[in-house]
Amino acid sequence: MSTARARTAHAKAILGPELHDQLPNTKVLLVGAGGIGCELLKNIVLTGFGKITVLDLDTIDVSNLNRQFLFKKKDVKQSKALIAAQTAAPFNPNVQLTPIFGNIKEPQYDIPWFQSFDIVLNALDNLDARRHVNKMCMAAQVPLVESGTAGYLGQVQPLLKDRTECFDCIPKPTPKTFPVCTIRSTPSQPIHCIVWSKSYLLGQLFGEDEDAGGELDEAEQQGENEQEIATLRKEALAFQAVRTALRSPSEDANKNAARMVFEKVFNADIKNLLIMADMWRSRSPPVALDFDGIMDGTFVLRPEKTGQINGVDSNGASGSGSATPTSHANGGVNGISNGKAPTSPAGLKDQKTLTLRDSLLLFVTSTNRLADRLQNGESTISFDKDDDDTLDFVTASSNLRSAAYGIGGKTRWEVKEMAGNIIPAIATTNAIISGLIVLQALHLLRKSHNKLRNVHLQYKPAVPLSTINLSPPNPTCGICRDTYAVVLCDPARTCLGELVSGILGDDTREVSVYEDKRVLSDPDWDDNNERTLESLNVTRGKFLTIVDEEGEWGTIAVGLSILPPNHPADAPPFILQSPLPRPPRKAKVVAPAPATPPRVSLKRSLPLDDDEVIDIEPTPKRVKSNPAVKALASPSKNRRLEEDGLIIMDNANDQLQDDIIEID
Ligand SMILES: Nc1ncnc2c1ncn2[C@@H]1O[C@H](COP(=O)(O)OP(=O)(O)OP(=O)(O)O)[C@@H](O)[C@H]1O
Ligand SMILES: [Zn+2]
Repeated sequence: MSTARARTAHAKAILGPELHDQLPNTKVLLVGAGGIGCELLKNIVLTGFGKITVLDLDTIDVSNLNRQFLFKKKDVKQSKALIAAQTAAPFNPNVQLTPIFGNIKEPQYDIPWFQSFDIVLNALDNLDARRHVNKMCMAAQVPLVESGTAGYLGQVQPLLKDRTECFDCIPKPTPKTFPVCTIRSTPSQPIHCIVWSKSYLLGQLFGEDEDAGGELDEAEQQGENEQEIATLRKEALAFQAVRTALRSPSEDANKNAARMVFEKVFNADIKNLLIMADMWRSRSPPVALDFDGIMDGTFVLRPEKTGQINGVDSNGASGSGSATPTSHANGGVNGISNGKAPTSPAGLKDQKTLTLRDSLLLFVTSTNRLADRLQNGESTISFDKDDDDTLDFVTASSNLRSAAYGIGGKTRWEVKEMAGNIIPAIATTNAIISGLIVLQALHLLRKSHNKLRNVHLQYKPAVPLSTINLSPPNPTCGICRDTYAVVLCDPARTCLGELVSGILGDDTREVSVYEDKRVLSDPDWDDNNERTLESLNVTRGKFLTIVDEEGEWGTIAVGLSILPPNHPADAPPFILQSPLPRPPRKAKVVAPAPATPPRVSLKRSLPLDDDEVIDIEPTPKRVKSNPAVKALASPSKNRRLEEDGLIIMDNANDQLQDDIIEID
């Protein structure tokens, strides 16, 4: 028997003739062609899925090649989706592969587009895209298999509207957070300095220009602490000067901008902090760094003597804040050495311990490289662990800050791991998870709903796999409990008011209308009703959310799509679905039962699941708390920090358990 026929024969025996014959016409969307995506694409092509669309926004990086086996070195910088499709197509001569080099969040991937698939498989690496696909699949009523891996751990979760929990039914654990005051003025661990550098300094210098003045005016009007606002204003002005210097071509070959940044953040700012003597009563004061002294080897961070507190000599910083320079240039503090650095046995550049001077040199060169990029037209630069310039900058500036605060330094390799939050990707984990994704996808396609399971790959050699029976949707979920509808419309000709009235029909309830978090109208405010959707920036791919004012009825979420090409020009500018969406009356929410840990049944269920794993009861349902609208204490800086997984807290007493800062 030929290989191809043998493969078909096995697949037919395993799948059964019915499902086997269904697969060639099954339309699959695979989102992500990275570590899991490559394995999964190979699996679904070989299983016999016949119509596969694979979408990925990224290009191939050298660092992907160790596990994303559909790519070769010659493919670096090319679209992942395109190359993955090219490589996998010959695995099954009958497969129809459609690669898309794009972001799944783009507006053309709207509800009708999602509805054109029989099943969606996620192979993503970030929460934001996962939540987006989850919402689109709930809106389009298309089954989704969600997955993820982290080192040796992995998870597969089948999601089906109205039948199972959706990805958003249970709030995801908040990423590890740090009090902002720790990040800003009292770091005590290398990770604090890395987060400061990655999330604060890099953004301040190379990120979007924020109208700090406007925000501060607003804060002042709201009666916030005047003195603090004055300090922030001064800081904003100083940063503005540095930002301008970074964006202006310099006559000076030595590029003054890098030095300006250094003098501000590693000297002047530290001296300002040292003035606040109270702050340093119970903790070691930082040391202001001296650019020329470090360069010529005369600067000593802290003179070596006994009686040091946490590696910082209590005399190390005088009242004026400057360190005492001496001629001894190699007194190391906690892994940061002033003099010659020991290299790792392997002598790899990335694993080299940086001296203070190394860090300063790296700081100057990386700042200059980033400044050149701004001057060559890049408008903003944000952190990417695979972007050498930003990684060098974060390595150098976090090590300089660590040195100033008497904290141990980190190598470039370690910074990459910590800032990029990398838990090493393990090809075997991806392969196992991809196999499990196919099993769950087959259950969904067969509609064997009683066989669906959340599957966990865990670090327990005796029981590497466990399954959890699926829970029903959380009745308070803000995503899968909405009643979805699609409107095909021309946003340039459709007014908000007429569309909402059209959707409500003879339903005369009082409602508020939102787009994302923006209120567009409410019962006492109808100013936007005559405005077109386009003028309100409500266009294809977005959702209008219609919320019952009394909170008695469910929410209607209306996804916008475009009119069919043959829609007559003189016909109404929108087409409503029929029948109109009618949300259910909301059930009263009963107080949640206290959450108990999942119970592991050590007895194998008989007969065994066909996945041969142990069943775990679902965790008792936690009711999602009302998403309270959080007042932003200090607007967009907080927003950016929060986007980076930081939450503004009031005190600095929280202890960190480890160095991992966030896990998707
Ligand atoms: N919004 C999105 N639209 C399309 N593809 C996305 C989106 N977000 C992430 N992806 C893709 O999902 C894939 C996830 O794969 P993986 O976790 O292996 O990440 P990676 O970037 O290839 O590797 P690593 O992060 O470990 O360096 C990536 O190829 C990424 O480009
Ligand atoms: Zn849900």
